[in-house]
Amino acid sequence: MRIGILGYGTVGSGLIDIIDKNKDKKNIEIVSILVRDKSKYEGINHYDKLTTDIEEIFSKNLDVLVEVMGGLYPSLEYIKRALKSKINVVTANKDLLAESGDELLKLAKDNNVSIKFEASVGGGIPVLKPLIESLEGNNINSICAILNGTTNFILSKMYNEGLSYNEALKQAQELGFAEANPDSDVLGYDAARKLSILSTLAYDNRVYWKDLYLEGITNIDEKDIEYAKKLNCKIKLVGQSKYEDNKVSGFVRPVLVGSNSILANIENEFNAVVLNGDSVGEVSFVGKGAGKLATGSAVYGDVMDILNNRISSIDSFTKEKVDVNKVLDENCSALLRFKSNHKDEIFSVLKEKIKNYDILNEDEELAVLVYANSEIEINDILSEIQNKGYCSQVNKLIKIN
Ligand SMILES: NC(=O)C1=CN([C@@H]2O[C@H](COP(=O)(O)OP(=O)(O)OC[C@H]3O[C@@H](n4cnc5c(N)ncnc54)[C@H](OP(=O)(O)O)[C@@H]3O)[C@@H](O)[C@H]2O)C=CC1
Ligand SMILES: N[C@@H](CC=O)C(=O)O
Repeated sequence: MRIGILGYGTVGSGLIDIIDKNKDKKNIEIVSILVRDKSKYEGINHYDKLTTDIEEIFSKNLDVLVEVMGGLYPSLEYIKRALKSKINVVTANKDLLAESGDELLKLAKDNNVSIKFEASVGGGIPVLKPLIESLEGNNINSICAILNGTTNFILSKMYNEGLSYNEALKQAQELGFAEANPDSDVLGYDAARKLSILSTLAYDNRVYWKDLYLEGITNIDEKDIEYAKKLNCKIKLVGQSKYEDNKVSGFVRPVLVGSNSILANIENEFNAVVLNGDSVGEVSFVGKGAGKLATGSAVYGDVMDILNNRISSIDSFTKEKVDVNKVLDENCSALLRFKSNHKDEIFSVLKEKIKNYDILNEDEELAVLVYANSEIEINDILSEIQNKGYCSQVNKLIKIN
C-alpha cells in the first residue's frame, strides 16, 4: 500500500518509526512526505522522500494520505482534494474533525473511500473504534474524561512537584505534547473539540464544541493546589457531557476531583475516557493522550484498518445539531475564593443562602467550600455578592464526584 504523509513532526515521526519497525511484516510503502522546511530534517530516515511541494504528493498514485501537520488550512483543502481523488485519508487533526467532520465524512462516503481519525481523541488510546463498533448495542448516557495531555501534564507537575505553570508548560512543549499554539491546550479548546467529537459519536447527534461551556486552566494558581490538597482532591481539566431527553449538557473546565476517583489518578500526559452505556454500564479507557509513539500507534492502527478493509460507516456528523445546556443542573459543591475587605458581609450572604459551607481560609483571602442544589444557585449568590460591592473578583472551582 502506497502512503503519502503530510508532516514529519511529533506524530509523523512516531508513525514513520512504527512503519519502519514493522516493515518486514506489513506491506506499507512511504512514497512521499510533505514538510515546510527540508533543511530541518537532514540526516533523518526517508530524507529522500521529503518534499515541500504538495503537487508531488498528489502525483504519486496514493492509496492513503496521512495528514499529521495540523491546523485548519491548508489541511482541509488537501484532505478534501484527496477524498475527491478517491484516496483514503487518516488524520490526527481534531480541529478539522470538530469544525468540518460533517463535510469530510460526507465527501468520503460520496467518493466511496474512508476517512479515519482515531488519534484525534485521546492520542494513543483506542477509544473511537470501541465506541463506534464494540459499544453499538448501547445508548451512551454520559462521558466524563481527561482529554488533553498538555494540561494534565501541567496540573500534575504543579500538584506533585510544585512546578510553576510556566515551567510545566515549557516541559510539555519540549516533550511534543502541546499544540503549535499552546493556547489551544491551556484555554480548553483542544479538549472541547475532542469532547465534541466523542459526544457526536456517542449520542449520534451533532454536538458543536463552541456550544460547550468552556474554561481553561490559566487561572489555576498555587493557592488552588493548596486548597485541593487540604480537601484531599486533585485539580483536573475535565470534559463532561450527558445525554438526557434528546438534550446534551456539557463542559470543559478545571474541577476538583476526589483523590480516590479514576480521573484523579490519571497523571502527566495520560488521558482517560469514562463512558456510561445503558447495556454495558461504565467503561473506562486510559492511556497516553499525547506524544510521538503513542499517537503514531493510533495513526498506524487506522492505516492498517484501511489496508485490511476494516471500515465502519459513520453518519453521526451529518445528523442534526443538538442544543447544549452549559450549567451544572444538579447538587454540587464549589471552592469559592474571595479577595475582599468585606468578609463579614460575604459570610452573612452565605449563611442566608447556602445550605452548608466549610471555611478553608479567612486570613489573607476568604476561601470556602460551599454545598448547593445547583450551579445556578451558586452563580446567583456570587452575583448578589458582586452586585452589593462586597467583592469584585471571585474564583470558582466546581467539585465533581
Ligand atoms: N503531538 C501530539 O501528541 C498529538 C498531536 N495530534 C495532532 O497531530 C497533528 C500534528 O501534530 P504534531 O506532530 O504535534 O505537530 P508538529 O508541529 O510536531 O509537526 C507538524 C509537521 O507538519 C509540517 N507542516 C506543518 N504545516 C505545514 C504546511 N503548511 N505545509 C507543509 N508541512 C507542514 C511541519 O513541517 P516543518 O517542520 O517543516 O514546519 C512538521 O513536519 C496536529 O493536528 C495535532 O493536533 C494529535 C494527537 C496527539
Ligand atoms: N496537544 C494535545 C495533543 C494531543 O491531542 C494534547 O496535549 O493532548
